[in-house]
Amino acid sequence: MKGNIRVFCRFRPLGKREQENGDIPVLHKADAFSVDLQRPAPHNDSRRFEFDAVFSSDSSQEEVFGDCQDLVQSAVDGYNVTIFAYGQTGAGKTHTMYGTSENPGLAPRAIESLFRVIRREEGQGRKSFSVKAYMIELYKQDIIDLLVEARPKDQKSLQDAGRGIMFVEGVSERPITSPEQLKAVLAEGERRRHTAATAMNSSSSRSHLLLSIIVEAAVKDTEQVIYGKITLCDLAGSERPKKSEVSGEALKEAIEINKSLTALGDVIEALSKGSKTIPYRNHKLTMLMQDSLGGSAKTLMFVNCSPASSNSEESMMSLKWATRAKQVTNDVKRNADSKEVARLKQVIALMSQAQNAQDLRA
Ligand SMILES: Nc1ncnc2c1ncn2[C@@H]1O[C@H](COP(=O)(O)OP(=O)(O)OP(=O)(O)O)[C@@H](O)[C@H]1O
Repeated sequence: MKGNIRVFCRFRPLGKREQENGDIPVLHKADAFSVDLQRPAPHNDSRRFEFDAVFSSDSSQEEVFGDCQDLVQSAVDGYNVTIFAYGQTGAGKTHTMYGTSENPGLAPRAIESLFRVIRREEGQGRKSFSVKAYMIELYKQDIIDLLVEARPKDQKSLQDAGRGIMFVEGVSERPITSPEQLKAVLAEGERRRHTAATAMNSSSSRSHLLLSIIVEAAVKDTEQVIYGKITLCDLAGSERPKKSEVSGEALKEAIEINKSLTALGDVIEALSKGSKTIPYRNHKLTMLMQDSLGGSAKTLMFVNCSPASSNSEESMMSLKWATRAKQVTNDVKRNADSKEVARLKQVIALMSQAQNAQDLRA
């Protein structure tokens, strides 16, 4: 089933510092699908951008999740689902994806919703489910497992599982039986994530964060096994180091972040132009996101923007970037195996784990 990836735009309210600096809002929601960017002098122009949904500064977390909820059902039905947030540093990506305990974002809401769907389907007696989760960050060039105590040498490598699906070798997958347990896992991973204060955001994410929730359903009548996965990806923010006033280690981080986002932009450009070769291998971020962009996953991208006049150039760039992303098509596929194939896959996975352990000991 071929279809374009969905792109939602969300812009936050003006921040305190922006208000103090005399910033005015330059983003205005025109209708449910359109946003106008009114650039101040010297441009003094207005440009309209259209998306699959537009959420303005007064949109609630609940409203935003309402438009994403169908994707939770898709994961239970055996699809790989990716929701990712892109945008300038401080634009509201982490707020959208994770939020706070008082005002939870997509991840905690998706977790609640997932278990409601699973309980309902289990109640019908035809399927039994198992859920696992892993959480990684891509910090500079390193893939770090956030569910184990960090050790400097603990970088994970990527393996190709075929069909453009990459997996993180040896990542710790936690079995999950309740929403509370999954939220605790999320909190554990968030605690270990790299963040730092910059002039643009008091708690800026310095890494790309990926939470993957794997849902396996055994269908009793047909003995089929259905695999779905929800990946929630909070990208580190694009920034102009001059403006965010970073130096030293933070400058190095910013350069690496910009490099990875450029690689992501190159993949999106190649896909939107229908190029024969897509430069997925230029960066680990694009390798990790291969199935989500031009692959078989159902993908939703948020473009988060600051509404402030002083950020209008960054907002223009993000909105143009997101407009291009709308042209990316995926060939969405459902993952289902017969019981025997599922069993063989498990045997192969166990054998390769044993081999890895042996290689490590050797
Ligand atoms: N929709 C919103 N409503 C109210 N406050 C918001 C909203 N979006 C973001 N904020 C606030 O704006 C600030 C920056 O948001 P956030 O940390 O989510 O940005 P970010 O895009 O993840 O930044 P970075 O890329 O630097 O990590 C935070 O204080 C957050 O609480």
